[in-house]
Amino acid sequence: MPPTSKLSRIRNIGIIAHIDAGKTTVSERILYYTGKSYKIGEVHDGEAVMDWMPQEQERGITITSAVTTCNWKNSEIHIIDTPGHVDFTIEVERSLRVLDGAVIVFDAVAGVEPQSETVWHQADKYGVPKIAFVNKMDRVGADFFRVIEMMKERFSAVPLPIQIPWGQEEKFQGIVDLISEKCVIWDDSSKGAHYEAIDIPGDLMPEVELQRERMLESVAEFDDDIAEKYLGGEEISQKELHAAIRKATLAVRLVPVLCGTALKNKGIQPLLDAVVDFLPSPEDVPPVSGIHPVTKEELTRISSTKEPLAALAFKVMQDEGRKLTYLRIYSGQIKTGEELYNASKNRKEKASRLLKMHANKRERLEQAGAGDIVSVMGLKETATGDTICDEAHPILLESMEFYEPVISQAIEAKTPADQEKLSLALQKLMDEDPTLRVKYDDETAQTVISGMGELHLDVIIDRLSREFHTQVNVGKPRVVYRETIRKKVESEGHFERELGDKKHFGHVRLILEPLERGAGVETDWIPETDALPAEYVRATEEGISEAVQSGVIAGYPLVDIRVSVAGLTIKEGESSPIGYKIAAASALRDGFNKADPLLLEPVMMVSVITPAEFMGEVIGDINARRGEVQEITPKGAISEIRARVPLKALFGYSTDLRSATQGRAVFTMQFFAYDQG
Ligand SMILES: Nc1nc2c(ncn2[C@@H]2O[C@H](COP(=O)(O)OP(=O)(O)OP(=O)(O)O)[C@@H](O)[C@H]2O)c(=O)[nH]1
Repeated sequence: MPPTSKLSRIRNIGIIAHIDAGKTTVSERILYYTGKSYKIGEVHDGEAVMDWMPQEQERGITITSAVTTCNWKNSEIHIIDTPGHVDFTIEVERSLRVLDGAVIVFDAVAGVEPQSETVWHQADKYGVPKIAFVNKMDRVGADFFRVIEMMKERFSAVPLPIQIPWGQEEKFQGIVDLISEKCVIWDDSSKGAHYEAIDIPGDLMPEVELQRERMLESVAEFDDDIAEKYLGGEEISQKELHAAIRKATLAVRLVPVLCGTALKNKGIQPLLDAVVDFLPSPEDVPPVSGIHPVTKEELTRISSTKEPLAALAFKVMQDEGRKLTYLRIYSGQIKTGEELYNASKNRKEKASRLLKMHANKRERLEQAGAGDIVSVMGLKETATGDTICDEAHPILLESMEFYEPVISQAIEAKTPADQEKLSLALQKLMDEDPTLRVKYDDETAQTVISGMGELHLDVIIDRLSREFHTQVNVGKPRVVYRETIRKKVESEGHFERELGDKKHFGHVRLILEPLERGAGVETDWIPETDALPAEYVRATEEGISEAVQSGVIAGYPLVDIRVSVAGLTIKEGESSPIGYKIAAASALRDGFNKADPLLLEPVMMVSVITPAEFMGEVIGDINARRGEVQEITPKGAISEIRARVPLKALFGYSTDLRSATQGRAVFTMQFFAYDQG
């Protein structure tokens, strides 16, 4: 099914997986076979092309998404390499938001691991069609069909093996393509660049026939034409099968499953074929939606260069001191040197240079259009999540969801020279990373950074030193708390002061009520605000909002609370906005103190995979950390334990778990909720 129009030949895909499943190795091989990199970089040698940040090479993990473009069979594939570590979940979400399709990589031995489950569900949340690649078929313990069974248990979409392995573990020699009914084998001497399709050996036939029948049955369930032919015993052509599988994949009903070993150079080219055959082009995805920035009218844009421009800035990064903004263009076109409009900031920006990024080199473009992912230089004000569009036809695309930080750490410049560089460096890091927060603590004269986890902050501190040559002393990581109340109260705030010959009066009455966990903050007005002077209403809201942010008990933001304004007292000639702002903040603080306040701490959902013999130790240890076991799932010789554990009790957990289980258990964690400790 050769694609025709330019747009239909574009694939914007992400490669997502559990840590260590082999995403980077798979991406490397893709770049090699599509001719973009001339040497295969091995992750274990610290040479991979995609993992270009020094920390990534040292740690052997992928931290930042790098977008890279390659060509395969007349199609242009833009790949975003996404991180597997849970501290960088935001990066995965950020990429999913702008992708049209995903390849999910599984380890043939470990199967469906907690993080692959999370990313699968994240992809479902954004309705992203997927194909699965069962990697590491060469490893001892590899079992393709067990991974398929695990997928069936965990996910609602039906996994559809369109290949089966020819041999497993050290006997893995290639794949059987169930659609073309051919075996594919690779030539080791060319590092797998050469491969050929051969006839299926006779001894494999019974298994191949059985698996092909199963594949046809699954496809028939989603496609009436195929069902009719299948039931009538008619021949189904490859073309018809491709079309039916494509349709069911795009509808997120079926997930084609392929297999191979990236490290041993087998299985990558058919994976690229499947990306082109089964994953959507920008034309196949629904129009992007947004609102008019002023009238708030709902708007959509179809993927076409003829429509007005709409693009989302999904990533901002510093590159040799210059700011690069990655844009997903949904509609319209951008030309080099053109003036663009940032609808989120209501600012004009100039695209001084347009670039198509490869993992470690770049190609200059004169223009880019709908469906493209490009990087732009010259957008000074644009931050992650902003919409870039045509000023005459403005649109605000739905912004991305960001997570609240859970860990903070005090940092202090080592020398006065470092102090000078620190705030600028932190500002640049914040432009890139919306999950990083920075606050200056007046009392201790320290800067406090907060983020998604210990590793996140470690990487930030490391980058300060390496990229910004700013050395800092660091304090201990601390969890970030929230404050809330347990009782409904009424309170009032009164302010009266004379400044020069002007009086500043304000009087605000509030009602504070506790809300359920996770509800956030709600503000209500009991009197009609139309009947009150708008500037006093605004000032009252500002006062409430500032007090909510700066906290009452220990300076942490307030959550799960409803603040209702019961009334403002107005004194002609004396009332002033400052008066209401200060009165509102003091009413809130006063009420909060009377409302039985308490601190909430971040609680994480921890998932531990452990061999059965260490179950007792692992559970005992979770209990000792004030954790609550939610679920235990046996998976053969191993078990998965899911538990809610306060983050504070998890410092040093990875070292403790390793020593308690001789390094055989692994864990991942994710923010679950703010709750009572
Ligand atoms: N035996 C075997 N090992 C593999 C295969 N593919 C990758 N590996 C190894 O598995 C390890 C992890 O591979 P990566 O490609 O770094 O995995 P990743 O998923 O990108 O990991 P992060 O970037 O840290 O999330 C490396 O040591 C690879 O050499 C494979 O097909 N077979």
